[in-house]
Amino acid sequence: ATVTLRQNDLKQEHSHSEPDVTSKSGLLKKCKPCIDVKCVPQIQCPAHVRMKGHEKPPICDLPAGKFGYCCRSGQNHTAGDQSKERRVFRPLPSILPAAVLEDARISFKNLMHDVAEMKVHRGLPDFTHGLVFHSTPKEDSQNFALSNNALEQVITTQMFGKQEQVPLDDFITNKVHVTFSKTPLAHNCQPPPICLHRHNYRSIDGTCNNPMPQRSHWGAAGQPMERLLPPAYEDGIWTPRIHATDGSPLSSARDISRVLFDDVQRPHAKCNQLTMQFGQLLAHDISQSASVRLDEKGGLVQCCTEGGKSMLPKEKTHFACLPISVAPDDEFYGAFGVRCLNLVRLSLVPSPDCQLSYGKQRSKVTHFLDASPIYGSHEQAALELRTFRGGQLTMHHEHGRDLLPLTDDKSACGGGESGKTCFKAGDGRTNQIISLVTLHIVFGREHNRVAKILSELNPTATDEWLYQEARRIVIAELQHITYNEYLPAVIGPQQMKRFRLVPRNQGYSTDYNVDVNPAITNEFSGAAFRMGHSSVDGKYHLRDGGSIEIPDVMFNPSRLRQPAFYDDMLQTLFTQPMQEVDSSITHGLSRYLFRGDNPFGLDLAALNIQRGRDQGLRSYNDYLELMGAPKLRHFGIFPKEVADRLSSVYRSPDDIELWVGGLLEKAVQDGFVGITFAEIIADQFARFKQGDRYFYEYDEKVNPTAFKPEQLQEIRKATMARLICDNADHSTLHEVPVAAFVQAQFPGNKMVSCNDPKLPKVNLKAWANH
Ligand code: HEM
Ligand SMILES: [Ca+2]
Repeated sequence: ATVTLRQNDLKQEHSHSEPDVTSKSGLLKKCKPCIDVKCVPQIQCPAHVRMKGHEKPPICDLPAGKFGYCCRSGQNHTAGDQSKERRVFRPLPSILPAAVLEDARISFKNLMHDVAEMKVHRGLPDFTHGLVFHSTPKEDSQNFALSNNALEQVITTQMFGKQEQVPLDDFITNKVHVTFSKTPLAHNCQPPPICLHRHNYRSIDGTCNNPMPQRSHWGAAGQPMERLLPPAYEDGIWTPRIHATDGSPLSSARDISRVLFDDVQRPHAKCNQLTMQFGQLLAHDISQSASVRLDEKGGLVQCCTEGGKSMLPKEKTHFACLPISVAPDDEFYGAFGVRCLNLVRLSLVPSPDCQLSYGKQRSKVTHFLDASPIYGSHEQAALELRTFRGGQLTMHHEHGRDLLPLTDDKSACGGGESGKTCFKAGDGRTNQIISLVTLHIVFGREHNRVAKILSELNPTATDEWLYQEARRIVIAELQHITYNEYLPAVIGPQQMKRFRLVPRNQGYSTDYNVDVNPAITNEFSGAAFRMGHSSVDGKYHLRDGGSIEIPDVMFNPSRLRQPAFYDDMLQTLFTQPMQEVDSSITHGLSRYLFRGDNPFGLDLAALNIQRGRDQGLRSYNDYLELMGAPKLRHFGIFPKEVADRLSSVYRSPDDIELWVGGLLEKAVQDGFVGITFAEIIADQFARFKQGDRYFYEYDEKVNPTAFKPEQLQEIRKATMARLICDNADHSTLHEVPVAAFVQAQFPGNKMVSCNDPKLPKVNLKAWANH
């Protein structure tokens, strides 16, 4: 029998250690409302973690019967820290000493010296892994220049820190106010873009969303990720954590993966694989990191010798290498003699405020939830996807139906043999798995469907108007489906209420907050939202009884050109159960990721763990504290089997990684992730809502292109089921489940025909006569 590694047996659910709020009579006391600020869950007031008990902000009532804080410091985890006195004896120089700059320059130049240029061949799993960070060739070369500038800044910061003996804490809490301006490292210190046209549509690259001029870059493509808590780097700046809390070396990420994450079939009782697939599309909308490259052509860095037989010798190793060591007795890789899995660190952005600081990871796509995988995150890429007639996106017409356009960009696809099909869309990862391409087609067709109806209603409208209006409607549908159908399934109704994420039935929302930065957090992209990896099933079961192994359809979507495949895949997605989000990861991801024609692939679980160290994520316990939940003190609170496995790879509960700890939690009520991931995800989607002026529920006081009340009422009818119906081929698909993320056989759900009145339509007549 397989052992469940989840905390299901735990008595102590992470009940929040709330302040004492019961009166002597045992009745709940009502808290005073906050003055001037909103009442927020503790995780949204991170500065409190470092405050002493008596400095905590006043408590207040949240929806769903929970308590929060009247938070004045907002998202800023370093707010309210006034310990400047420490430096009275030896103040820091306010300008960078020339010697530090020169030393750093030389050191940076030397970094690339003697690096072994290991060719990463097309077709190898490492090559395909590199594709996951691809956007466009132009972006790749820009990224190289920016990344180098950022790295030189980081090295300078490290040298300065050493010379001036700056305490580690001062860097991670942004207390060092030394600037790069007037140095050669300042050439990327540019003021935020100037936004002239106040009443435009949402820009393609996400700039000019926040109305305050100094914040016009918030959430734009290429901007840094934010953090919930300060980074956990060995030096506070960029050196990855390699030591456990007791000073011993951390276990290898591969060892943690193989000991803790089995491959066990545990189908979710309610959700289907469409939920998984929609999650990945969302993930690609809101986050794409970049990896450090060898050159401006995007050459890949390799940290292991040929075939992963060993790590490269230190002096030949690229500075961005963070390879994963594999034990000789590894039950899978051992047989292939593999002792090293390649991992290259994420590239950084030059310091946005032009000051010395720790490394900040770059996200290449717009942070906003704005359908950027459909439209692109860069102006040029967006233009290349349009026909410039009738507002339409370019499609590839075949067998009487539309697929995404084919691409000849070699970096969009794996193998590169001729005859292989790869599709083009707004995101570099579109071809990563065939069911992802399928959803891309759904949304691409929806755009064209909407644009066509708009053009019939408005015969004189220009291509530009039709494109922009259709885009605005599709983004709104995506947002509505996300907040109305998808998110509640993930984080449960309680979190939806506590974080004020529930869409309104009527009227406009007033949740916009000009102080909220919509940026993705490292904790979200590096751990919490990677929960989706556990929900993936290793096989697609097709309607005709056949099945496909997932590694066979990674960067290989040719099957979509078979006439019935698209409809069949959609049906597979909504009938096949999602896998539970827990400590099981399919071998399709943990052994055979991007296998191609090779006997073995990569281990995504190990990559996630190692990536967390690269991104400076703190330990799971630190995030429990941030939420106000009790920290884990010993492994004994887990079932014995779990405790034994945990203690074989971790010295103390304080060493458990965020991604690991989060997956071991039992799911929240009516959601499928544990409370820690639920809170990090809820916080992130609250940022996307409160920090996006163009969010579909806002009125014209906030959103320059707000929907009219009657238009907004129509958007509220959008459902995933209708979206699929409207964009299926109807060759084999004629019915959909009403709740499209729920298995059709689940009580309360049912299959209905696409013309059934139970599936309301967004009536575009509300957009007539413009
Ligand atoms: C269908 C199979 C999937 C495959 C093959 C896959 C593969 C990958 C790979 C290779 C990475 C980069 C790993 C690294 O080097 O750090 C990644 C990152 C990520 N994945 Fe997945 N993934 C899948 C599904 C999902 C799902 C369902 C979700 C969410 C619901 C998800 C969320 C993420 C997120 C948030 C990241 C980080 C993105 C970034 O910031 O760069 N993935 N995935
Ligand atoms: Ca986006």
